[in-house]
Amino acid sequence: MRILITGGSGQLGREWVGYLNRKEVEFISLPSADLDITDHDDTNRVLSNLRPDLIINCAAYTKVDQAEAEPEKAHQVNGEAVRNLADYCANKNIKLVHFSTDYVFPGTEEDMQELPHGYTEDHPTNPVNAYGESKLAGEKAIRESGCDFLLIRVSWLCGKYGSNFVKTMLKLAEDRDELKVVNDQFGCPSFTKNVVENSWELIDQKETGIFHLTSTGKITWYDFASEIFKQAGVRINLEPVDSSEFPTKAKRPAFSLLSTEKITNISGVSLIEWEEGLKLMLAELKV
Ligand SMILES: NC(=O)C1=CN([C@@H]2O[C@H](COP(=O)(O)OP(=O)(O)OC[C@H]3O[C@@H](n4cnc5c(N)ncnc54)[C@H](OP(=O)(O)O)[C@@H]3O)[C@@H](O)[C@H]2O)C=CC1
Ligand SMILES: Cc1cn([C@H]2C[C@H](O)[C@@H](COP(=O)(O)OP(=O)(O)O[C@H]3O[C@@H](C)C(=O)[C@@H](O)[C@H]3O)O2)c(=O)[nH]c1=O
Repeated sequence: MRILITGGSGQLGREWVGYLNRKEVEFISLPSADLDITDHDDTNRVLSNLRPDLIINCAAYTKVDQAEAEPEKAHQVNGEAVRNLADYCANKNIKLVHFSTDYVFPGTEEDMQELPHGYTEDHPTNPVNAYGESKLAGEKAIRESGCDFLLIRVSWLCGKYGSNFVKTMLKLAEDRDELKVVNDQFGCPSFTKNVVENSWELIDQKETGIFHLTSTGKITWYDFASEIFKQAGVRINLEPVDSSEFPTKAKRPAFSLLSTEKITNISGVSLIEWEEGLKLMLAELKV
């Protein structure tokens, strides 16, 4: 199988590179510097030369706050470029593996009450910020293209590479004695190592369609921060606050828990509890 990884220099892309190297699976990974997926002509030229039979798209615009100021840029990467990749896959009859986000959901108070186990794959979407809108545009493009696809929604993604909430908390704690973290946004982290292992299982079993892939549990960002500092042995005055006390450019959904019931029924898939995922991640970081 000729596998192409786009966005190979990102948090998830690098995890894929490490995983496939360890598995001794042949692949080509293109970092953003070598392939800009918003340049459709160049992308199509590269694809025609490489002739992959599986594309794993890890390229994305992920700056949630900045997307409010440059929604077109987010849309170009997360929407239009994904349409180009999906059209190519449809034409060549090859599979596209793509990652999306919990932020495609609105996270209303009503949903929080009615969905104790989180949003299912087929629940109506309605993002509350520009990043979520752009990711939803990518999802729609994939479905409209008619290609064979695996669309894997992850949430609060963290791993040893790149930047993420765990690393941000540990970094901030180096310079501060106290931190305020929101305690009214509920969800659950996905850990890159587990995401890649389970995504590979889905690929291997020729699964198609949308899957939610997170660790297990339901927490707030404050709960997450508390556990990060507990496990890392960092002493800090951590204050739980409402979102109104931590204003951000982009609104975040108050509830973005993803139901993992569907993926749990796939044999070979193994989800971890969020505390365990964090423990493994900190061990990898040698914290
Ligand atoms: N991070 C998170 O918390 C979450 C992420 N996701 C989704 O998971 C996937 C992986 O995210 P993650 O690895 O964390 O994101 P990162 O931001 O770490 O990586 C994204 C990569 O895409 C690259 N990229 C950006 N624009 C382009 C472009 N035009 N052409 C080619 N490459 C480009 C970036 O390169 P450069 O750095 O040079 O810009 C970067 O290497 C994404 O689809 C994201 O939406 C879903 C939920 C949570
Ligand atoms: C740094 C910091 C953040 N926060 C809040 C802001 C926000 O509501 C929440 C998380 O902050 P971040 O900015 O790190 O995370 P955010 O950029 O919202 O993370 C999102 O990224 C995109 C790419 C996704 O797809 C989502 O699944 C999600 O992971 O914590 C605090 O309350 N205190 C703090 O000191």
